[in-house]
Amino acid sequence: MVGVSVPSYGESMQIRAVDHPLAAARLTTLRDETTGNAAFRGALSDLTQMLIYEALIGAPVTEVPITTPVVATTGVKLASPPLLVPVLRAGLGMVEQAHAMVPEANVGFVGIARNEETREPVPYLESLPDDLTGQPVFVLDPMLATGGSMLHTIELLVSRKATDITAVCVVAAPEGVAALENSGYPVRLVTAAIDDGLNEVAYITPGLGDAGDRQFGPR
Ligand SMILES: O=P(O)(O)OC[C@H]1O[C@H](OP(=O)(O)OP(=O)(O)O)[C@H](O)[C@@H]1O
Ligand SMILES: O=c1cc[nH]c(=O)[nH]1
Ligand SMILES: [Mg+2]
Repeated sequence: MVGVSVPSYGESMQIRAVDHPLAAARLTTLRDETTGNAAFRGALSDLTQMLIYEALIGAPVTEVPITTPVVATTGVKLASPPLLVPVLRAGLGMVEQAHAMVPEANVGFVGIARNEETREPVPYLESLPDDLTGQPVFVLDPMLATGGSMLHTIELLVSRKATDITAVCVVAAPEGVAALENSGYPVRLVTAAIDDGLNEVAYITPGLGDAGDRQFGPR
């Protein structure tokens, strides 16, 4: 399975898919093992722009009075800009572009490294506002594999009273999608692809490899 393809998940969880030739082309660059670190970061940034655009379709806006060089009129701004939360390391490659799209957004940080033997998420950094009541949150992580890292992040957000969470991921595995759905947490998913599944070491297949290593080198 290559490109943008979303089967019929999401009966209980809202899933939005970026379905565009440019998204499919950037995703192809990310999947290609011959793509170097710099080109990988560039394609991830481009694709993040499309994912954020998709994630904000239908977002509430507030009217603002403005004056053009010609006449007074009315424009809009986001009523409630999302808190952007990149999950380090791999999510770092999404936050600059997401912030460029929503410059008025605040940014929180979560650091998690999956233990590649147990597959359990190992948290090492948490920098979030104490109270997220009424605050939409976009979690930025290119990979949703088992879903363990995303669920840990969502638990941090829910414990701070977040009730409007969007997981913004480049590639999702059906196992990770199911984990989010079964969690019952107030989360929706915006992604560019739902892939075939996980391999024997819980990497997404066909996937794109280790999204952190492909941007920054091995840890
Ligand atoms: O759904 P899961 O099974 O939890 O796997 C997904 C996680 O794995 C990757 O991070 P990784 O742990 O490799 O850390 P890194 O970003 O520092 O490379 C990825 O960016 C997710 O955070
Ligand atoms: O395929 C995968 C799974 C977990 N983390 C990654 O970076 N890639
Ligand atoms: Mg990694």
